[in-house]
Amino acid sequence: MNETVLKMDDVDFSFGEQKVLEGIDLNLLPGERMALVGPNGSGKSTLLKLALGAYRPDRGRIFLFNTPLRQFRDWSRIGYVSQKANSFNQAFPATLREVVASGLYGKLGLFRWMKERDWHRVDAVIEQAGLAELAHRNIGELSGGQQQRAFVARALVGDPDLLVLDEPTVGVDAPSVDHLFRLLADLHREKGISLLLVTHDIETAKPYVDRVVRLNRRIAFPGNDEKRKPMQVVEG
Ligand SMILES: Nc1ncnc2c1ncn2[C@@H]1O[C@H](COP(=O)(O)OP(=O)(O)OP(=O)(O)O)[C@@H](O)[C@H]1O
Repeated sequence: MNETVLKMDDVDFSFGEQKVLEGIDLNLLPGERMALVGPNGSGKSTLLKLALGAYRPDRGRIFLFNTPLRQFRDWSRIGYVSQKANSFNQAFPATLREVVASGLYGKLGLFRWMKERDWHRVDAVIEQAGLAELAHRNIGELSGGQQQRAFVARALVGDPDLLVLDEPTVGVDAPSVDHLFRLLADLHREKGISLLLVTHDIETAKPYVDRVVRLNRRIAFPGNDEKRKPMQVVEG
């Protein structure tokens, strides 16, 4: 089997009686950038959470990096920024640098000391996210857009192969959105990172993804054909 970053095979999922996803087949390939769009309540966030093992499907199979989800342990290969990443207690007493460093705990273990090279990595990602001047500021003092980028930096600090972002542009000012997408483009070019992105803002995201998949409980438009072009974008 060729490597797939994420594979969903005929997946169904319900919350109680409510069927939220039905017959989902999805393949995300190494280095591919996929945007998932669809109306409110169409199951986009649920699909991400299923992919990350937060819920168990009622039916079907899910693989991460060709490993069945239930056996998958290599979570440091995945960075995730949730929809509500920046709706935390704004008085939370941590600097931006500490928040970004916390993205390494999964790799290092919570009680292992950060080494100098770990802090170098933290600072490099902060720099790449355009936040160097704010590194020592409390996270709660930053703007919504800056916080969003801080959480993306935290997701990136462990050098993941897949970055999963749920609505990264909601409540974020235009320059920060712009900066975020340029950062994602750089990462893709430099490291071939794969991207799975849920967004309402398809116009902004479109130039930065290879495929747009429309979801409405089922996949309404898979966004690929037999001859997938590198920058194929499907409108509809
Ligand atoms: N924890 C939950 N318990 C019960 N129902 C839920 C839960 N989370 C989501 N739902 C329901 O599942 C459906 C899909 O929700 P989901 O959040 O995946 O949609 P979405 O496409 O991400 O929506 P939005 O664009 O509004 O964020 C909705 O009807 C929602 O109310």
